[in-house]
Amino acid sequence: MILLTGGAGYIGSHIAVVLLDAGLDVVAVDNLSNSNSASLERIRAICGRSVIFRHADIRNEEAIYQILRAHDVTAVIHLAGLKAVGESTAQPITYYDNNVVGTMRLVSAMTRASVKTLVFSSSATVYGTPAYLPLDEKHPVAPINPYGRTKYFIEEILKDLHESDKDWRIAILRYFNPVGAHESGLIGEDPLDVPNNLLPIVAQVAIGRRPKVHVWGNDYDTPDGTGIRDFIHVVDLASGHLSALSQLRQPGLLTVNLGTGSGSSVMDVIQTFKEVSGRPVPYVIDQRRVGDVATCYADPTLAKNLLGWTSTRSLTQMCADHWHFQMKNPNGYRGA
Ligand SMILES: NC(=O)c1ccc[n+]([C@@H]2O[C@H](COP(=O)([O-])OP(=O)(O)OC[C@H]3O[C@@H](n4cnc5c(N)ncnc54)[C@H](O)[C@@H]3O)[C@@H](O)[C@H]2O)c1
Ligand SMILES: O=c1ccn([C@@H]2O[C@H](COP(=O)(O)OP(=O)(O)O[C@H]3O[C@H](CO)[C@@H](O)[C@H](O)[C@H]3O)[C@@H](O)[C@H]2O)c(=O)[nH]1
Repeated sequence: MILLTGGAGYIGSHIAVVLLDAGLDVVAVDNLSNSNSASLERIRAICGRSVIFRHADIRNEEAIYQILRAHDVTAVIHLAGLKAVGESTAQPITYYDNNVVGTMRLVSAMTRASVKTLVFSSSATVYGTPAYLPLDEKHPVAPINPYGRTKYFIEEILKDLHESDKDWRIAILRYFNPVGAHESGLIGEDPLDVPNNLLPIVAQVAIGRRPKVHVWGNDYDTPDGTGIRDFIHVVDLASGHLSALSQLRQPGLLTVNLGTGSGSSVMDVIQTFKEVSGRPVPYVIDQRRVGDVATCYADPTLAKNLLGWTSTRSLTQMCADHWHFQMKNPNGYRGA
C-alpha cells in the first residue's frame, strides 16, 4: 500500500491514476485546503477502482501514524504542501509550518511505523536564478522566495535523516513546470483562486472566463523576448514517481530533476494553445513579474540514467489535454 499525501490535488490525482494502473493500492491523505474530493471520484471513473481516502492534515502525527499502521503502508509519496510563491512571501510562517513542520511530522510518524521509503515533491525553484543552463542536479541551490526555501530546507532535513539512518530510501524529485491533464479530461488542474501559473490563465482566457493573458515581459534575452520554461506533461511527471519507487528497492538517497530538457516561451504556449483550441487567446504585454528568471529548463540525463525515465509528451499534447479538461469542466470540479 502506498500513502500519497496531497492525493486529491492536481499532481497527486494524476499520480494516483498511474499507481492504480500499475496495480498498486493507494491511500490518499489530504486536508482539502487546496483541492476538491471530487477528484477522487474521477480517479475511480478512470481506473475502475478507488483510492482509499483519509481526510487528515500531515501535521497531525498521530493520525498519520494510525493511517500508516492501519493500511500496512510500505512507501510514502509526499506532495502535500502549499505552493503559491507570492502567498509564501506574504505568509512565510504559514508556509514553513505547513511544508517544513508538516514534513517533519510525517517522517516522525513514518519512523515510528518503520516505514522508511519516501518520494518527495521538490521543485526546480530551489535552483533560484540559473548560473548556467540546462540545470543539472549539481547546480548550486539558492531559492529566492519562502516557498522555494521550504523545499530547500526539507531537502536538507531529508539528507540529515538519511545520514543518521542509512535504512531510509529517499527520492527527492525536482519538478520543472507541470501542465496538462489526464487524456480522459476527467482530472486536471482546478485552481480554487485566481491562477498564478501560465497554463491555467491561458486556458481560462481561451474559454472566455478572463479577457486576456498578461504576458509578464517581452524584453528578456530570449528569441521572442518572453520567458522560457520547461513545461512537462503531468502524466509524464506522474510516471516518474513510479520509476522512482522502483529505484528505491535499494537503500539510498537520490535527487533527480523531472523535466523534458527543452524550453518553450510564453508566446509559444499562447500560440500552441490557440491552435489546439481553435479559440482566440488575446494577450497584452505587461511589466516583468518580480522574481521571474528569463530561462529555466532541466538537464534530464540523470532521470534517464538512474530511473530509466524520460518524458514523451509534446507541448501540443500538453495544451490539448489541458484544453480538453477545461472544456469538459468549465468551472473545474465545482458542480461536479
Ligand atoms: N504545480 C507546480 O507547478 C509544482 C511545481 C513544483 C513542485 N510542486 C509541488 O508538488 C506538490 C503538489 O502540487 P500540486 O500542483 O498538485 O498542488 P495542489 O495544491 O493541487 O496539491 C497539494 C495538495 O496538498 C493538500 N495539502 C496542503 N497542505 C496539506 C496538509 N498540511 N495536510 C494535508 N494535505 C495538505 C492540498 O489540499 C492539495 O490537495 C506540492 O508539494 C508542490 O509544492 C508543484
Ligand atoms: O499570467 C501569466 C503567468 C505567467 N507568465 C509567465 O509564464 C512563465 C511561467 O510562469 P508560471 O507558470 O507562473 O511558472 P514559474 O514562474 O516558472 O513557476 C512554476 O514553476 C516552478 C518550477 O520551475 C515552481 O516551483 C513554481 O511553484 C511554479 O509556480 C513565466 O515566464 C511568467 O512570467 C505570464 O507571462 N503571465
